Amino acid sequence: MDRVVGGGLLPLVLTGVGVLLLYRILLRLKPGTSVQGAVVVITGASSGLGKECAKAFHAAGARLVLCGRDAARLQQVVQDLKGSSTDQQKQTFTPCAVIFDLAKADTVDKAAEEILKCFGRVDILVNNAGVSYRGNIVDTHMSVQRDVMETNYFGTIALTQALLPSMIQRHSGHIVVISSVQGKLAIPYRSAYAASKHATQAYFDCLRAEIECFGIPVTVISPGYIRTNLSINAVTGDGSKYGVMDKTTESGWDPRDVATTVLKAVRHRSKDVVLAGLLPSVAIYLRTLWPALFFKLMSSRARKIRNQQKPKNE
Ligand SMILES: NC(=O)C1=CN([C@@H]2O[C@H](COP(=O)(O)OP(=O)(O)OC[C@H]3O[C@@H](n4cnc5c(N)ncnc54)[C@H](OP(=O)(O)O)[C@@H]3O)[C@@H](O)[C@H]2O)C=CC1
Ligand SMILES: CCCCCCCCCCCCCCCC(=O)OCC(=O)COP(=O)(O)O
Repeated sequence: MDRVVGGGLLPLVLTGVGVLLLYRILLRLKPGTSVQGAVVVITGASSGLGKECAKAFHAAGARLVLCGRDAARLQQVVQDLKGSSTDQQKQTFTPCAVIFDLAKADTVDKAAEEILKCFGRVDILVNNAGVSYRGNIVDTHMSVQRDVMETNYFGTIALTQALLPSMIQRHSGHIVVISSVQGKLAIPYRSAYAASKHATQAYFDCLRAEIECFGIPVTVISPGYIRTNLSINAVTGDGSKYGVMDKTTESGWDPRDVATTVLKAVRHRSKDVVLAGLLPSVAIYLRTLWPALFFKLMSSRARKIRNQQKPKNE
């Protein structure tokens, strides 16, 4: 009897998995909704992934509102987009730039008003801006823990909450956030960054459930390493700039490919996208299914990094 049940179950499970895979492939092949004419706000658009997202959404015909702290670099992106040649069939729009610091809580509401004035509404908010961190917890000033949280978490949610009422009123909109693989697993010497990305994941998961009834989807994107200036711009435990292009960053994903994935995720209204290689993907499952092993691996990773940093005579 057991053999009959077991023998019948395997083909059933395999067929189920096959059908599910086929369904996912078919979904990916669908073009999804168009962003032509949509008003898309991108934070951190002056560099790296944000800049590439700006190029991808501009080429797709979106009306862009680009945000960042550095007016000159942001204006340069606007000029580059204006001068870029795109598909002649597609109508493109001159982007608008709004300059503000996400870490300064009192400026975000005013910035949101300015953003809304650009094109009269916001259809898609891409929360991309962020800063990383390198340091060991015992030597890290509390002010650094707070600063990273201010930019990556509080600034991001403040802008989201400032723009949300106008979306709810129209029963239309889309909220996107660029989190990280480190929003799903915490690795040593990244406390401030990993904590800010875990908080981000939690907040936007709550938001997704709360605003689905208004027809507003929430997309959380969790990439692995991307070739940008993130490590160079990272802060250390005493608040100074790390200033190094890490090998992991240098050999990361091409930001243009990640931007294409972001655009696809928006078109398909995806809920949660992990863009990572095999090891981080396995590690995410391991953290839930076999935490003891995951913690052991992380301790050994911490030990290895500590030994590499020790002066030779110690
Ligand atoms: N690179 C990577 O390996 C990975 C990156 N990510 C995430 O991708 C996102 C983009 O980072 P990436 O392009 O890699 O890094 P970059 O350092 O190249 O870009 C960061 C952007 O964020 C903006 N920014 C930083 N702090 C603030 C602030 N206080 N207020 C407003 N804007 C700010 C910067 O603009 P400006 O300085 O002009 O103000 C800049 O445009 C981040 O959220 C990051 O966590 C996720 C996974 C991997
Ligand atoms: C039995 C098989 C075990 C296999 C599991 C091995 C565990 C491997 C650990 C993998 C850790 C991956 C960390 C990836 C981190 C990452 O991609 O972060 C993306 C970023 O946000 C980069 O920011 P950073 O400032 O850290 O450069």
